[in-house]
Amino acid sequence: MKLDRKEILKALETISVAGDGSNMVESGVVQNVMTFSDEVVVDLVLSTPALHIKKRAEVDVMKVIHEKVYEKAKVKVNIKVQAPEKKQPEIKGKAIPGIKNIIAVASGKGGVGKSTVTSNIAVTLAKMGFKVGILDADIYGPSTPMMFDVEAETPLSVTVNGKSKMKPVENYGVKILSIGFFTKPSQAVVWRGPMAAKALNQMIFDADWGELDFMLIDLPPGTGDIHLSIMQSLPITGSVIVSTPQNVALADAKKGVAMFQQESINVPVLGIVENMAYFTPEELPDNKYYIFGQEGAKNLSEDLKVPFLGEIPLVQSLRESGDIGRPAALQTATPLESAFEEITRNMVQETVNRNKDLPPTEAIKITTMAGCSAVNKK
Ligand SMILES: Nc1ncnc2c1ncn2[C@@H]1O[C@H](COP(=O)(O)OP(=O)(O)OP(=O)(O)O)[C@@H](O)[C@H]1O
Repeated sequence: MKLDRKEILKALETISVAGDGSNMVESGVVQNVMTFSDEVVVDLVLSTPALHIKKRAEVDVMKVIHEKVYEKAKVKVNIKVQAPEKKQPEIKGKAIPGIKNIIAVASGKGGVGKSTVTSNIAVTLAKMGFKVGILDADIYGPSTPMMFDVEAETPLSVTVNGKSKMKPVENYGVKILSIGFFTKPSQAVVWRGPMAAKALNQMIFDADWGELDFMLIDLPPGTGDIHLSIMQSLPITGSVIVSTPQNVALADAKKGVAMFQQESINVPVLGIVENMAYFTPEELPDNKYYIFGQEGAKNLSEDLKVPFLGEIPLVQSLRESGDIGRPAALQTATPLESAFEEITRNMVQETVNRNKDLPPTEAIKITTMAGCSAVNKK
């Protein structure tokens, strides 16, 4: 029996190396395939010397050829390890099939409402008809599971093209993976940058996200080396900075903007959101008390020449909805729903502008807002 090289390549197209987004052939891992009657020699080049990855690649290649081409084929797999060339630090990560835009939500300072804003933008995008996922990368305090009332859930394992993948948990039309699903609430986990980036890489590349228009990444607060690791491994379309109006928060928000704009990172800042812009008692919605100062984040966006996406007041019901796990923007005809709609609409518009003006990151771009009725409302 003479084996067909093309059939073998087709079979190899259905598997990938662990942690790699694209298949072995597309990613260039398969260097050569030779056939001699019922024998086949497959040459692979891996970028990692990790033994378990080498072993798994070898086993997967044999299995897929036996299953899909010829069960009695004599398969020999040669593996060469070639470290990737050290180039200038490059931020663009691997393309993620099916994910169009990845938006990192950051805040310089902790506790300013980054997760609250992320959750509410996510449900607003879903209401507008976009396919949305949240990757909760807040290694210090992952709060997305609580905000979506899915704390007790664990992502299931599903088999996609013969590979087992993590299935994101879903609620309110938003797919969610969180570092919180893998740690106990009482457990203090100390993550180092590369470790966190690796865990996040798995949550992206080894997960079955399906098609997404937007993946929002809830970053940890601050501007440390964890952020750098995350941004160096993912093709981030743009970033959104959340800040409250007082000076201590603004100083940190400024550092956040600087981090994204620095030459070695160069991720476009889509805009700034001002959270807790003023306090409004529910019973007196026209009374505004600027307890943290007035328009601090708005002024900062003007100073830094980055778009201002909008403001969210400090309201008790927003905190309560976070605690019970039902984002406030799900309510209809409320001032909060309108405020989040405005911010989300602006964020989508800035994403469209960014995708028109700048070369795409490795992710595919959105260039219209078609189908987004809320965007067209105004
Ligand atoms: N506009 C708001 N009005 C009332 N409460 C708010 C508002 N924004 C956030 N909160 C509340 O403030 C607390 C902190 O918010 P959140 O967890 O979203 O902040 P964070 O910036 O993500 O925090 P971390 O530093 O842990 O990442 C939560 O209890 C949340 O419900």
